[in-house]
Parts: sequence; C-alpha cells; structure tokens
Amino acid sequence: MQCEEYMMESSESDSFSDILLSWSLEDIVDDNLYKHKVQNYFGSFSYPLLDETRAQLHSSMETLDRAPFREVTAIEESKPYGKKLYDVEESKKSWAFLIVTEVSNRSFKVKASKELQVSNGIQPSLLMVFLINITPNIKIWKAIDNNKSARWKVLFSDNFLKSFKKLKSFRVKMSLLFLLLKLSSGWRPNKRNVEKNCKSSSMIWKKFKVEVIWKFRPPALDVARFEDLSITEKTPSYLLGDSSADRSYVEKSNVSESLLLMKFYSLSSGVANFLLSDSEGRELDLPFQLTDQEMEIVRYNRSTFILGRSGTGKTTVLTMKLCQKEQQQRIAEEGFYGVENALSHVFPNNNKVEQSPTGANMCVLRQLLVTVSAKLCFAVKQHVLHLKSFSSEGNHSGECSSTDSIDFEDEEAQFNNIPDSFLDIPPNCYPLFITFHKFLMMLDGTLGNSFFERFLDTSEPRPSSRSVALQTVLRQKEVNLARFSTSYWPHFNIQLTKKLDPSKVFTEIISHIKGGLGVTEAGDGKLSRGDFVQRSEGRASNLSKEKREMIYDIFLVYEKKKKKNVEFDVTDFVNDIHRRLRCEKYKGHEMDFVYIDEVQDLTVNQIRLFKHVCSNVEEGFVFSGDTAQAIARGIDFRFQDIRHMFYKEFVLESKRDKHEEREDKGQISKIFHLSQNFRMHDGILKLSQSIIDLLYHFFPQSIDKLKPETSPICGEAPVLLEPIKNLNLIMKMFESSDTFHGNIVGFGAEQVILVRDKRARNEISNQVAKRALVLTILESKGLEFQDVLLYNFLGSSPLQNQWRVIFDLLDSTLPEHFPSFDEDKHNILCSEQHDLLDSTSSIILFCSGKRIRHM
Ligand SMILES: Nc1ncnc2c1ncn2[C@@H]1O[C@H](COP(=O)(O)OP(=O)(O)OP(=O)(O)O)[C@@H](O)[C@H]1O
Repeated sequence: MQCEEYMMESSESDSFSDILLSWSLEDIVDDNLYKHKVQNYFGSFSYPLLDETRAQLHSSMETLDRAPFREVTAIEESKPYGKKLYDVEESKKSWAFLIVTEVSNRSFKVKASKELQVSNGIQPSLLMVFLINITPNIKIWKAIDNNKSARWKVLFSDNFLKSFKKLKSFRVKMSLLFLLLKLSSGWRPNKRNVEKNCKSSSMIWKKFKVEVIWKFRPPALDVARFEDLSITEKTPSYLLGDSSADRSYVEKSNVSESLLLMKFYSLSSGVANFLLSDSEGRELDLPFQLTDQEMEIVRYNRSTFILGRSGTGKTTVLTMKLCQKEQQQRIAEEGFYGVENALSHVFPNNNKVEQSPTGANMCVLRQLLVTVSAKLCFAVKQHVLHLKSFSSEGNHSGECSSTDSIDFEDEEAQFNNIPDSFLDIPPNCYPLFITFHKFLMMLDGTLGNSFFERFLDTSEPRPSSRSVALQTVLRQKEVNLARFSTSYWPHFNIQLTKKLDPSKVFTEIISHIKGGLGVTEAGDGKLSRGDFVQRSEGRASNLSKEKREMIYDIFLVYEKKKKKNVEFDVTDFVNDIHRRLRCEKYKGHEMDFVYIDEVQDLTVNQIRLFKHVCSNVEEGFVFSGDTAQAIARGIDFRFQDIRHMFYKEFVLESKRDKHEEREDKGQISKIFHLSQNFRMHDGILKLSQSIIDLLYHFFPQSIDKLKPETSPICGEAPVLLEPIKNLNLIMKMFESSDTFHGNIVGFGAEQVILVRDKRARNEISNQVAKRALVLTILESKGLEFQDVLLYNFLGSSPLQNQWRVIFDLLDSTLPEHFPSFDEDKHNILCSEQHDLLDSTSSIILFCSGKRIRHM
C-alpha cells in the first residue's frame, strides 16, 4: 500500500475547529480498506420522528427562519488563510458548532460545541431542524458521532470538487469521502505518522501521513499573480497550491486558485451522496458557503433592494433566497410539521394544491425570477436546477423545458415550453425563470386584445404559431436605440439634433417622458411638456430648460413618425399593458415571490407591472441591481426612484386595498449593499474604480455612489497590448491554437475576446477561426471568464477624439486645445464609460490606433 501526504490546519486551542481542505486530486492508489464500512454508512435511512419532536420543530420553525445561523470557527486567528467567511463578529461567537450527538431509531439529541446562548432566544431544537435541513440522511451524522473526541466541520474547495469529478473509480470516491468523514468525526492517524511543525504558539500545523490517499499535483499557472507577501509569507504553501513550500510558486498562483476567492462547500450527507451518485461526470453545482454579508440578505425575509457592483454576489443571493423558499416548501411537504401551518408559512398567498400531470396532488410554490439578459436567465436557471437536483438527491426531473443547448442568436428559444400567458402555466414550470421581454409577452397573452394585433399584416398568411408571428412583429416594428439613431434621428430638425445626442434623447423619451416616475398609470402614458421642462429645476436634473424644450419637440415628431410607420417602442407596449390592466382584472397566476435581477435595466413604468402578478408586497419582492452597469441602452435608472415608487405604489396601495392604512404606514424597504467582489482581484478593481470615478465626475446622475469595493486578492493591472507595425496581433496570437510567445497558453473556454458590436465580432471570429470565443460586451454580461481580451474598444469608439476631454481631469497641465467637457455633447462618453466598466472583469486591453496610446 502506498502512502501519500496530505495536510490540514487546526487550532489546537479549540477542539471544534474546521478543517480547511484545499488540495488537488489526481491519481489514487488502488486499494482501500474501507469499502464495506463506507457502503454501510451510505445506505438509505429514514428516520421516524416522535410526535413531541415534531411539535417542537413546528413551533420553532418561524424563529429558525430568522435566526442568525452562523457556524463559527476558531480560524479567526488564521485570518490570512481564510476568506471573510471566517471573520465573525464578537457577538456571533456564541453561534458555535452543533453536532448531533446521539442518533437512535427513536430519538436524537443535539449538542452545541460551545455553550449555547439560550438567552438569545434560540432553542436547541431549532438547530436540530437546521441539521435535518441540510442532511436529510441523518445516518451520516451517526458516523461522525462514533468518535466522541473533537469533531470538525469539513469544508472543501472548488479544486477538490474539480478533481473529484475526474475520479473514475466509485470505490476510490467512497474511500475518500469516508476518510473525510473519519477526520470530521475526530479520527486522527496513527501517531507514528504525524509530524509536528509549530509555526506559533497559537497555531500548530500538523502533517499527517495517511494511508491510501492521492498524489498531489500543483494547479496550473495563469496570468494574474499574488503579490502581497504579507499574505504569502503567512500562508502555508499547501493552501496556496504547492506542497513543496516553494515561495516563487506562491507568487505565481492563479487568482482562481486562491483560497481567498475560492468557493467552499461543506460536507453533509446530501453532498456526499450527490458526489457519489454523480456518475456521468455532470457539472457539480453545489450550494457553497456564503459570507456573513450575503447570508444576512438571504435570511432577511421582507421585500428588499440589493445594490452592488458586478461580481459582488447579487445574483447568488437572489438564487439562494429562491432556493431557500423551495427548501422550506420541501420540508413542509415532507410533513416535518403541521401541514396547514407549513403551507401558510411558505405560501403567503395561501396557494392551492394542484394536480400534477400524473394526477397526484402537489403544492405549487410560485416563484418568478426575471432578468433582462437571456443568457443570464439561462445561467441562473441551470444553476438552480443543479442545486435542486442536488438537494433532492438526483430525483428532480421534469422541468418545464430542457435548456441544455440554447442558441443565443435565438434567445427566446429557451422559453418555448413556457406558455405566452400567466393563465395556464403547468406546475412543473415553477420556479419560473424568464426575461423581462418574456414577462411582457406573457402579460400580453393573459389580457384580452393583444397589443400586436394592430401590427400584424392582414394581407399575409399568418404563421401557425403565435410566438413566430410576434417575433416577426418585434423584429420588423420595434424601435430600439439603434433604429432610433439610424432611421429616425436623421429626419429630425437639424437645429435640434446638432446640439443633442440620440442616445440621451432616446433615454429621456423612454425613461422619463413616456416611462418615468411622473407618468401615472391613470394618465395618458406621457409627461406634459410643462412637467418635463419644469424638471430642469429639480436637483437631479442635468439638462437645461432649453434642451428639455428641444427634446420634447423631437419627442412629438418621433411619435408622429412612429405612428405613420406603424411602429412601436417598448414603452408603447408597456403602456398598452398598463391601460388594459386598468380595464380588466389580471386573472393569471398569482406569484408568491418575485425576484428581479438587473433592475437597473428597467424603467419605473416597467417595474410597476410586477405589482399585478404578486400581492405579497411585504415579503415577496427582491430587486437587485447596479447602476454602474446597464444592459439596456436608453434606460436612465436611479435606485432611489424605484424604492420610493415601490413604497408608494406597492406598499401603501396594498395597505389601502386591505384598509390598513391608518394604523400602519408600512416601512420603506431596506437596501443592502454588497461590497466584497468575488470576481476580480484588486488590480482590476482599481481599473473599474477609476472608470467609476470618471462617471462620478462627469455624469454623477448616472451612477449611485457606493463605497469602493474590496477584494482580498492583489493582482496586476490589466496589460495594454499596443499594435506592432505590419503585424496583425490578433491573427498572430491565434494562428497557432496554443502558443503566443509562450504567454497566452490555451485560450479556451475560460477566456473571451470582447468586442464592441456584432460587426466586429464577425470580423474577429473570422480571424481567429473558432480558436477563441468572441462576444460583444452586451452578450458577455453576467458571464464569467478567467481572462478577457478587450479588442480595440477605444479605437473603434464613436467618440473618436472626444475621449480626450478626460485628459483635463487626469492632467491639468495639458495644453488648452483639449476640448472642455459639455454634458450633452459628450453624453455618449457616459455609455462608453459604462461599457468599458462592464468589460473590466479581468481584462487585457488590446488596442489599435495611435490615439489610444494616450490612455
Ligand atoms: N461567498 C462566496 N464565495 C465564493 N464565491 C462567491 C461567493 N458569493 C458569490 N460568489 C461568486 O462570485 C461570482 C459573482 O457572483 P454573482 O454573479 O452573484 O455577482 P453579481 O453581483 O450578480 O454580478 P453581476 O452583476 O456581474 O451579474 C460568482 O462566481 C459567484 O459564484
């Protein structure tokens, strides 16, 4: 039998520390001793609960939901090694480990590792529920309990997951999990095999030699690197990915391998069973450990707003909130407590029991998650389905549609199996993941007299499917910013247009004149000239009275021309739905919970529509967004506007409807800020922050002022590749698929070339001949890559030399012929800066054109 080394970290002072495991598995030696035992532990197990216990659980469920459940580790002393996850406030220290200490057929007990602070109002039984919650197969806890000495909670890393996935032998997988369980239960290897290596009095590093484990191989090197030696010096080499304690390796660690950004998962029986059952090498998508900041939002059970920059975990929090509700429903269904109460807790709308296609009764929790981008919608749905299939141990199937291979050119294809109406959604379509566009289509189909009827060409034969007909109408008749700029703008009075920018004018029309706060639902769907012009006096305005007059003139001409062309814009569609909702009552499905991601891409008038589909105003709405990003051009978004509108039109109106207004005015919903960035290292964040600073300076209204984000990882600033004379750099880079001066190796699935528009995409795609993924910035929104090559963004900017206005800001000694900043004239700079910001996930700037070198 072969022996290999592995190591673990522990704080000797506390017998209930976590094990922080971070290693790579490659090969595993063949033999193992534990096979039979493992099979015993992983057998199926069902546990009958006593009535008394059930009653206890029932009464405590509500409190549990709100309990600040936090598993505190003793790793605080070792902060440099851990993520923020382990930074626990003093007050929460009492939230210690909870271990099932006894399991028998008739009862089980829970014991806290430290003194449990019952004075906090939390009863031990609550904690028991939590364990049941995450570990439906209790038997595994019995295994942990076999050894009464120190028990450790096992967290494992992304690296572990990836390596585990590669393992072929089921037996090896089992033996590995078994070993982890043994460790967590307090088992320690034979003393002869232990070397002690004391780094400090409070921290003892142990090095164990254990039978039958694996061969270690350091992860591959990549672009970004560690530089902060204060971290690397204190961090044990194995935690940074190298068993040989080679400092130079540490400095070259890939950011994605870093413990500080890495995802961690805790080992429970559910996870163990899932890992073992995953025979087809399917993507492993497990619930990872959230930070305190994220957990606070997930547990907060009232309607709320989540604000954070790209990569701070907004979508993660939304998804986990949704999953939490699903899980509560499952518990309710499994009868852990009285069914009626369970239902009232999970289904605020007192939803009904529906018949499944097989005829069985099923409670349908109606959750709706809406995004603007179809790609993000797809990604979120896949993630949740994975999590669901994990938590129901692989039994989950029968989702509404299979979205395995989506053609993003035909983004709506992923919704083919969801009806274009809220009237008859099959139960297995829930939770419902749709784009805002699909949401509008569904509302249109729920109400009488479709908006599109008037645009269908009666002379032509109608396509057999409604959705094909609608797609055609949308393609041919919808005026978006691109069509506005090309087909409408040139026809407006040049005296008006020469002083204005089409994107600014379109934004004002769509977001304010026709879709903003001042537009009441009952009105005619637009602001009067007087109201619009008067807004120049408001504090938030950055447009003069004169310019507003001009914009209003353009608006009137635009409306006439649009009518003549029999065309429409999105606000016409939204206003038409509002109009119909005033005349007829919404009869579609009532949602229990609604989650709206990328809310910055919606106008106030669009967001208003959601109140018709969900009356659970107190608890049912979560909006998340970032004013630094905007997918949809032509939207002017302010978080505070949405929040006030929500209070006035959702909260107060619902209270009025329920005749509650006198006693309680309700509260304006809380805003949570997420500030830790998981996607980018410090070097990229600094670049983003410098663009945000430009936005604050030039366009303070276009972005909410937030605290700068933090990232625990240091990294280099993005590299600027300048063109070499007579050399097509892109071609050169990709002429051979795997080498470019030895620097860019294997530009593959985790890398992307970002370009400005579809034209550039086609051009670059041809040049790299499928050797790299090429996306427009818009298409890349919400997706993640290890490396981003931003191609010729500045060189191809419509702003051309006008970028130079920012030099004034950067260097006051520059000669005077640099143009000075004019808000209206340079408005496009705002969207350009937003685009640039969107692309700064991890970028290598690649520019052509001399002008760019100034940057
Ligand atoms: N606690 C955590 N530990 C490790 N990784 C995390 C944690 N929370 C979130 N992440 C990861 O950080 C990345 C960004 O998260 P997410 O997509 O939720 O952010 P976002 O704010 O919605 O970003 P965007 O606005 O760009 O879509 C994801 O890879 C996510 O899995």
